[in-house]
Amino acid sequence: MNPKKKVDLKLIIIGALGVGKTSLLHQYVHKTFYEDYQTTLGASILSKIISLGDTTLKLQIWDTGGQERFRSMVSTFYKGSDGCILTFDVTDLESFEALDTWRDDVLAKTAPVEKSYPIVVLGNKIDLADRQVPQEVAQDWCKEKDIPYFEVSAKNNINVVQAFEMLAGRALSRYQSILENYLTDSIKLSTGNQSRRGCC
Ligand SMILES: Nc1nc2c(ncn2[C@@H]2O[C@H](COP(=O)(O)OP(=O)(O)OP(=O)(O)O)[C@@H](O)[C@H]2O)c(=O)[nH]1
Repeated sequence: MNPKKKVDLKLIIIGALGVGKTSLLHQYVHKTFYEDYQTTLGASILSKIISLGDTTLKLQIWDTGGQERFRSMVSTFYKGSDGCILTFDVTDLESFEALDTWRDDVLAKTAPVEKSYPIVVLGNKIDLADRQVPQEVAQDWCKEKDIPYFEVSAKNNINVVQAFEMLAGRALSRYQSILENYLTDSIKLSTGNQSRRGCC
């Protein structure tokens, strides 16, 4: 039997103040939900190990604070990430309208050259009645940008695992294709060097 491959991935969760980033992460990692609100200062990290096919993934997930005053500090954590969960609150229109800026920021730091950087969008707090962002509006925004969209509730644990694991799957595929390209380039380089050595 082949041993499982092991891959470490860094994921980030970003979005406006109070949209539920910490709650989503705690629901995913610890299966818990807290009603009380404690804003994240800067960033904190939680880890989770999951199995995807023949690979064991160690996810290191960076939870970032949504406060404006931490914005530029938080964006330094985007570097080296393998994928991003972009979150808004369906009862807070402003948090949805801010998605463009959050996405531009993260792409500027992570994918200036190649465009395959994986993002999923989560519309959180669908358990609440006072919704301000219709599902179709959020879906259209995501469709236009070719980003998967999930309607979620950290409180009621709706779609949370599905969303995180779709991102993990996409981040793994990207990681594997970057690795394959690197190996192919290295082989080309070393066979090229050998044939040059052999020719004269
Ligand atoms: N009803 C409901 N409340 C939620 C949900 N998710 C989060 N909350 C509440 O929203 C508040 C903010 O949640 P956090 O997870 O701290 O939000 P955050 O985005 O991490 O906040 P910052 O770190 O300040 O940016 C808390 O009171 C949570 O209990 C949800 O799915 N449904």
